[in-house]
Amino acid sequence: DLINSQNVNQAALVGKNVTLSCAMKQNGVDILHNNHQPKKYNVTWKHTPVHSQKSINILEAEIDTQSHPRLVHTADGNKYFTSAKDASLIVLDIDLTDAGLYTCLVQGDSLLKNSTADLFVLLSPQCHNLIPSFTYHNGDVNQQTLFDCNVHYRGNKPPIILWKHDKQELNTGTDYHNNTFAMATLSFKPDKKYDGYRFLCLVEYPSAKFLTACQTKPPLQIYFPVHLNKMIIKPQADEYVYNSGKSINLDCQASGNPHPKYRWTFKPKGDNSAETILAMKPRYTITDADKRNEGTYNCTVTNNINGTLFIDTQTKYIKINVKQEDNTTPNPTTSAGVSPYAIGAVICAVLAVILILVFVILGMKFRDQCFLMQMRDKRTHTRLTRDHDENMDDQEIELLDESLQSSVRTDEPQYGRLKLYWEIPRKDIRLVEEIAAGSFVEVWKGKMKKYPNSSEIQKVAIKKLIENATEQERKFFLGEMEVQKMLQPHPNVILLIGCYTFHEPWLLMLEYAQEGTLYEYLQYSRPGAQTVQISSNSVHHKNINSHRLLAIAAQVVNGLMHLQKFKLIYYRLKTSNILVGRGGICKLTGFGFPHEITERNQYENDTLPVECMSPESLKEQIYNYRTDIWSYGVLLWEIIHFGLSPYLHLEREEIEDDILSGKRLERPPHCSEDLYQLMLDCWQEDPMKRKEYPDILQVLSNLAADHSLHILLDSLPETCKFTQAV
Ligand SMILES: Nc1ncnc2c1ncn2[C@@H]1O[C@H](COP(=O)(O)OP(=O)(O)OP(=O)(O)O)[C@@H](O)[C@H]1O
Ligand SMILES: [Mg+2]
Repeated sequence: DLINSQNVNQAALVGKNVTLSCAMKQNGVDILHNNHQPKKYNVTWKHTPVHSQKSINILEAEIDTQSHPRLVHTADGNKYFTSAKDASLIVLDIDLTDAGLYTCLVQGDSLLKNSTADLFVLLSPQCHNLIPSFTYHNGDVNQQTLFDCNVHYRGNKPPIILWKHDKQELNTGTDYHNNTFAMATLSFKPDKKYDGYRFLCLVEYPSAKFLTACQTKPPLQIYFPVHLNKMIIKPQADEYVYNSGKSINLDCQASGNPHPKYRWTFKPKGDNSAETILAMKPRYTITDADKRNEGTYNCTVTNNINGTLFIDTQTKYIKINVKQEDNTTPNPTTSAGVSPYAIGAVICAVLAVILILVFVILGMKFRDQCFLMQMRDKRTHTRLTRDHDENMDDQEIELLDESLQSSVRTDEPQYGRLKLYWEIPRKDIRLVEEIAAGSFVEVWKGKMKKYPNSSEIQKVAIKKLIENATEQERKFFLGEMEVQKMLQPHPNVILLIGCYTFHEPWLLMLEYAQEGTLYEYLQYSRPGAQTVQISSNSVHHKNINSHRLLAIAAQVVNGLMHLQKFKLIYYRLKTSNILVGRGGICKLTGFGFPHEITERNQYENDTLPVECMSPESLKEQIYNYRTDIWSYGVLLWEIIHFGLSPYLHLEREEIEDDILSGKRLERPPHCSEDLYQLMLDCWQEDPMKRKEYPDILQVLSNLAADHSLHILLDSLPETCKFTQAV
């Protein structure tokens, strides 16, 4: 029988092996393989190269379908093989000249078979992000981006080249040269939102339904001039007036590509000519402020686009109020040049001598035993009735922080029931170093005794209520403390160790999170980062991989589930408000009952992080665990971007508009559809439809099985990668 010839087409990259089937099917049955009768055939394979009329015999073999499948090779011993099983042709290590038609001829007792296969061979397509062209207009950059995608090929038909972004096809034409080279150019005005996106180039060979994709490298770079978004000064103070002795954090937040460079400068009060450079990074901290720190602080940010420098700048005047004692203590010498300490010492010595004399005389005069007994009893009595703690604490406060003596508060807080347990004597607490400033707290690294009267010391974080806190802020502070007291410990929630509220300043002792905030932790460990400078210590951080990112996301859900059990919600769920302890364990901090969080957000309305807020929080100031789920979706986005916040280039109003109009953040190029779906499930408009925490946890653990397919770190937007030491 002569079996109808069939075309079986293939396409392959140079260097690969291909198998060309002899397609011996009759009425859908593979006649060579499925026939149980022992049969012997002769097979001949011929090759007709592209643009050639001549065919060459490349393989001849006798095959026995009942023998064990084995490879038979003839002719060029290293290149062509046929399978004893089905007479298919295996071509090893193909190159461009292997393209063309392959014909298979099978001859048996009653069989004559002839089929052809068309082989298309190509070199891996290459994509290039060509140097963009720039024009400048009104201080803005007009950038035209150009990509090319080209392919060297051989085949009886030319390939088609397509550019795609996500599922969208982008219009381009393809140029062909000598039937061996094709190129498609894509030119467009890029939009900021495309930054870091993958533009795919697909080479399609029509008859073979063959597809290859190449991702542009480097990713699309969209340059835009630097913009100083905001300057944040913390702690907040009316008119930027601060008391001396304070630590003040100045933060400058800018956007731009290339990455902005920062410069903080300072002009002291009344001397505009003397400008000093303070720092070349986004944050500058004034520690222990004094009158010399009063003046104009300026943050200048710059970036350079193709040789053109863009600048943005902002200034703030900071006033320092010097306290009375600051004026008197520094150089205590009298006009005559004699130190008042010396005078004081002389007076004390004289008084002491007089006292001794008085005692000696009294002793001689009142030798009566009974009188002395009475005296002793009286003294003991007074000592016992005095509040021991207060006495000790006063001394301790004096020892640790002299400025606090004046503001001793006498009305005790209303936390009687547990107070005896949680309260820690002030003498057992030491404030060591101020590490951060919250809205109305100073955060200190500290030490405290582990148990009363023990010599064991533990490291703690101490939140200290600021000196001039408002009534409302006191309430928030105590509220946070009260909530912490009732909460059962959980590994993903920061642990309350104790508090001190006998006198102001009130203190809250918490488990110390040594890796800082999750934002800092992710930033230090982002791809490319190795060593970072924290204060004067060099700290090495391991780079985080995709599995770790998912584990972090899961730890946060664990903590949130624990809070939910106690009907608590989070205060501003963001990477900058989550702490990381030893071993990279996430610890939640800052939560409360919904009505408390609502009140606090209303009070601190100016600093609302709109980028992570749900539509109902924005519209109606509703905060509950379902609004936390929304924020959690944004937190996921932040985690896979190593702490970067979304919408960096948008103003607050624009972000709100986006969220309220139902727009959602787009799928990041390095995020799988499944992981993105989880984010979308958190961003359901209808709060009741949002995914619940246990379900989120389930999805995360499923994704963790093939984590590297869900967070493609190789495709991480450039802006997330490490560029310079922090
Ligand atoms: N337990 C801790 N261990 C280490 N650092 C901490 C701890 N608690 C707080 N911090 C540091 O202090 C900063 C401010 O603390 P926290 O966020 O709790 O205060 P806040 O009152 O909520 O302030 P804000 O409103 O600015 O977020 C944190 O960003 C972190 O850097
Ligand atoms: Mg905070």
